[in-house]
Amino acid sequence: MEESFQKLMGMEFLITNVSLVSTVFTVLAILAGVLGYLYAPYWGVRRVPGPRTIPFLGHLPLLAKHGPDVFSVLAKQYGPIFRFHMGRQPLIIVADAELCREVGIKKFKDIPNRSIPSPISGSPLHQKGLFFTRDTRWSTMRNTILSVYQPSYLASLVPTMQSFIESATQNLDDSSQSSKKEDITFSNLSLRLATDVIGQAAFGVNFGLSKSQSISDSISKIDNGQDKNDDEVSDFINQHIYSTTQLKMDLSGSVSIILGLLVPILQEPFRQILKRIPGTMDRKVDRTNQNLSSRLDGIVMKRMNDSERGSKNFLSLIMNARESEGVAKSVFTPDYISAVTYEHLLAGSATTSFTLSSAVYLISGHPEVESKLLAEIDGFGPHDQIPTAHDLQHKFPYLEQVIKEAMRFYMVSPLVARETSREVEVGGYLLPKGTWVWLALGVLAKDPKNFPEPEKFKPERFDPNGKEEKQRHPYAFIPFGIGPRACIGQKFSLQELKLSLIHLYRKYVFRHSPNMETPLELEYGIVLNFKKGVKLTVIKRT
Ligand code: HEM
Repeated sequence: MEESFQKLMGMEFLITNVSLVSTVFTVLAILAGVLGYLYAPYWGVRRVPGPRTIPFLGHLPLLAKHGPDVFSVLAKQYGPIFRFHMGRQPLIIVADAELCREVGIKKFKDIPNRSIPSPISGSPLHQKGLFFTRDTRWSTMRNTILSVYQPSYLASLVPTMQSFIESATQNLDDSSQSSKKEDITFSNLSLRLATDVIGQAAFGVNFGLSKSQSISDSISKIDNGQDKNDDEVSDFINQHIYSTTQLKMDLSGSVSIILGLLVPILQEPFRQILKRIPGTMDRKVDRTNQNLSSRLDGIVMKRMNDSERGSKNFLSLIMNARESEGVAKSVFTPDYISAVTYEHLLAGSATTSFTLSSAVYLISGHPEVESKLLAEIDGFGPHDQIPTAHDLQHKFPYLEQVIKEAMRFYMVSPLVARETSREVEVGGYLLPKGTWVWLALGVLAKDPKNFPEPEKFKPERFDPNGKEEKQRHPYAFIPFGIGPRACIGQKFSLQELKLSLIHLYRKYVFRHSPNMETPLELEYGIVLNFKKGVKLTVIKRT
């Protein structure tokens, strides 16, 4: 009896031990899984130098501490190529002109695509544009788009651009003549202007934001002269702006976006749940995206069925190209057409508007630059003579230097995201397939090796006959990116910027408003933005 009791006890002890051991093993396996999940992306790039990482957060606390300057700070410490962990995801940051040439041009075939940051991965509207499409689909799309960007098309846009510029700046007369000398928030004016210009050029739609009336007063015509009601257009724009500003790269986005940064595997399931819960940011973003997509699809379908769509805007041109090229037809399905057209609105408005505002802001603080610029603009000819596309390219060399220097000073798109398609060596480090390689254009633009006294605003540093320009590395200043994947809108936006500045400075000069903070505060979204806007006092030239 006692013997069998002992046996029983022994078995129970054994069973308890076995289950204890298996529990311990299960816990250890889970821990190993979590650690493996957290450290797997790090492992492949561990040899690239970088600061110590915190599990889950990576180097996000450094981003919180230094803001947009974080990459300059780290480049000083770790050199031209270093690791930065966006949550779990390591980025290989390239902060050297020659290495940018290596990634963007010499090794393009191994690094042809962009990595898709977590805020974008939930939005098909953003993914189907040129920016995030990959490999052969991207090259077919890009070739078709480039074929519509002929110099003659750009030149034909001058009168359209000019008329929007004129109506956007009409109200400035009132502000400059008022005895109280009212200040204006110039950055709002420039966003309305840039959105209208690109709206017309991309969709053939007049959003009517630049008109002297307020947005809700503005009357707009969509397509074939059909009037649409005002709310619809301003609603569309508000949604567009909302959708843009929600694409944050830091920790202020929606819950699923934050999870995407920390534990990417959880992002999609959480997004699916959260978008069904009223009041969450995920629900709002989802609704906005759905709304935008269906409106765009509506415009696209209407234009597709329109036999007389003409060829004055990007959307119609793409459709014409699609019909004449067999390959493009299978690639440019209606959802992709909506996405690239919307992408134009997104890529063309915030960037150009930011650049225009920062140029005017910088000129306002530098009277010597202003008088040299005024002399060039006045010297061109009578003030009612609208420059042609050719004039803009060749007859305003100082204006070009001013724009370049403004873009260098406040680089609107300071990071360019790329991803390796196979194992490749960059800067002496072997990077596995799938590594995120980001080019730090903003760091290059402030590197004293290429730009002595980088904190000074000196347009003359871009004088083609000057010593500084001649000595500079050819890829030290690349605000529109580099190589086959560089910006397609470069000429478009330069044309718009030059026309706008010429028109403005023919009539006015500007001074910083006393209500403006110093130094200018910036916000780090998908592109750089002003935290509180650019406020200026307008003075009419006599
Ligand atoms: C001041 C204005 C602008 C700046 C600073 C700017 C900057 C950039 C940068 C840095 C890139 C990434 C390039 C790379 O990966 O190497 C890019 C790509 C792109 N930009 Fe712009 N951009 C501007 C205006 C525009 C405009 C007006 C449009 C449309 C008309 C546009 C459409 C695009 C598109 C579609 C791409 C993706 C190209 C591809 O992946 O093939 N951008 N832009």
